Amino acid sequence: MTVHIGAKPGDIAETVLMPGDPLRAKWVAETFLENAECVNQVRGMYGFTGSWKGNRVSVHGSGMGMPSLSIYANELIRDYGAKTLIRIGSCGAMQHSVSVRDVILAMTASSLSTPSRGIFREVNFAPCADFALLRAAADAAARVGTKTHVGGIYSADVFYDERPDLTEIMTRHGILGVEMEAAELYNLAARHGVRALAVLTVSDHLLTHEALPAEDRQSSFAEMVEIALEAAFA
Ligand SMILES: O=P(O)(O)O[C@H]1O[C@H](CO)[C@@H](O)[C@H]1O
Ligand SMILES: O=c1cc[nH]c(=O)[nH]1
Repeated sequence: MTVHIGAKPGDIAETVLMPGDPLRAKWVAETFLENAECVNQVRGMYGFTGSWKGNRVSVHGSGMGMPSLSIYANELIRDYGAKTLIRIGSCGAMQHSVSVRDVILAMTASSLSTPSRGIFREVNFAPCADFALLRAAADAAARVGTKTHVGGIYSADVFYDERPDLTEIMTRHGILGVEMEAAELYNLAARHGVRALAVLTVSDHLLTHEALPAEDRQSSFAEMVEIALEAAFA
């Protein structure tokens, strides 16, 4: 057990899918995994372990924002031995070429700041995905048939952003979408020598203001989960 995760040693698989929403973790466990058991519910941050096509896998919520993800990813890696962490999240589109329900594979994650800022100080470290996972996810996405984009995303610290100029700058530099966790996940993966990828479904559009309801964000992003599972065990 750790401060934030009630699982016993060995309860967590080496491969962990990490949605922000703990109820998305429950939906993934119930929908995709066989023999899924709840291994954590401290603070309502559900974690489950089961199997997918004979492979042992866990799905654990990260909460919203990099400080929250950092707590869970640190404990999953350092205390439970997680080796492959795939964020399965929602994001807002920042390009007209990207539509709601499209999938984005985050090759890089820009940010204003991350919890690792204190370590990097003056260095502008470039957080990036594990290449083998990224390539496997792109292959899986082609098989699944979902419209998928591969490129840079932006990990923001706030959902309600008072800086429209930042959206404009990101859009002008080709950033595909905005979410709130991937940059720190990639930093932690680099620090601990493990693999990470963020597979994101577009839940809303910053340019057209289209948006999906909360229920869809919780329990309808099946293609994203399939892509993440196939990539993890490719
Ligand atoms: O749907 P999840 O995975 O939580 O991801 C996105 O949704 C939350 C904001 O609504 C943030 O966590 C953001 O990164
Ligand atoms: O962090 C997020 C997630 C979805 N949509 C956004 O605009 N931001």
